[in-house]
Amino acid sequence: MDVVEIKNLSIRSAEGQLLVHDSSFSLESGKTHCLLGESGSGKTLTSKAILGMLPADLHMSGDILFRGQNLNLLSKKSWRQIRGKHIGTIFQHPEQALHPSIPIGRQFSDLMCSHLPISRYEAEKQAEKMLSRVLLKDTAQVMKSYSHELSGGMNQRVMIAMALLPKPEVVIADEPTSALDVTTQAEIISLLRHLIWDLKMSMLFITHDLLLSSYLADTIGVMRSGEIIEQGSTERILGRPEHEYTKQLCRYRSQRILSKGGNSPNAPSSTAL
Ligand SMILES: Nc1ncnc2c1ncn2[C@@H]1O[C@H](COP(=O)(O)OP(=O)(O)OP(=O)(O)O)[C@@H](O)[C@H]1O
Repeated sequence: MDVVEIKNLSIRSAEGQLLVHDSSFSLESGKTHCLLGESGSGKTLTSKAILGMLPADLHMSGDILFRGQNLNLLSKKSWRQIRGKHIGTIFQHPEQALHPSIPIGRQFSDLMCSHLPISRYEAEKQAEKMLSRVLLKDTAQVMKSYSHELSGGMNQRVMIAMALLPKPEVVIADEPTSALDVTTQAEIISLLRHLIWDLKMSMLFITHDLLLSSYLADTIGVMRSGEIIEQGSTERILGRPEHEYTKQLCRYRSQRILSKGGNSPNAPSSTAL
């Protein structure tokens, strides 16, 4: 069953330039869909459109359905409520989500209390449990810390915990590990994959990394110059690509794997487009 359906999404700049062109795809319950594309291909704008967070100067057309409800027809306030509770977001940089001068624990309880009828004490207890699930140690200390006191990898784990804690049905992750070193990246991606599977969530994962999408995705949409040029199951897209551009990407991936001495295609790596 589809949780989110994007129908004929187009986004234009104030000058009328078409930045995303007639995109349609869906997020199936419990599955991960990757939007894979080079820089500037329109991936982030697509995710911002789903979140109702497009810059005001851009014009959007098309439909964004969440469980059949057209989000375009909602007020900004109602869209924001769906975003916080039903659609979680993991950004590339923790500073996009974490407040620099509010302790982590307080940010968790603010978030939870704004969506659920629970006390701060209960919210903090649940937050600490979730921090253990993202494999952070000394969670009581993390709750008291400010984001600048934590490492990049720790902040990314905190952000994942914050996105998953309200148990959203959908998580949108936009290049969530591209600012991290390769080892931390691999740890966080495998943790994210496990949690999304365990909590039975759907995920839209945005990346320019072909190997990462082969590791995470059930389905892939390949974006180029604002258009989805090809989409289908991961096995089909990477095993039997039809579009010339996707074929080139796959050839490039094979060369990279060979030149690295035979990386497993199932292991996360930083092979970017
Ligand atoms: N507010 C804006 N006004 C005009 N053009 C914009 C605006 N925001 C983004 N763009 C342009 O839209 C295109 C798609 O941008 P988008 O950020 O979605 O790309 P992307 O695929 O996510 O790339 P990256 O991986 O580098 O983040 C780019 O050419 C970008 O310059």
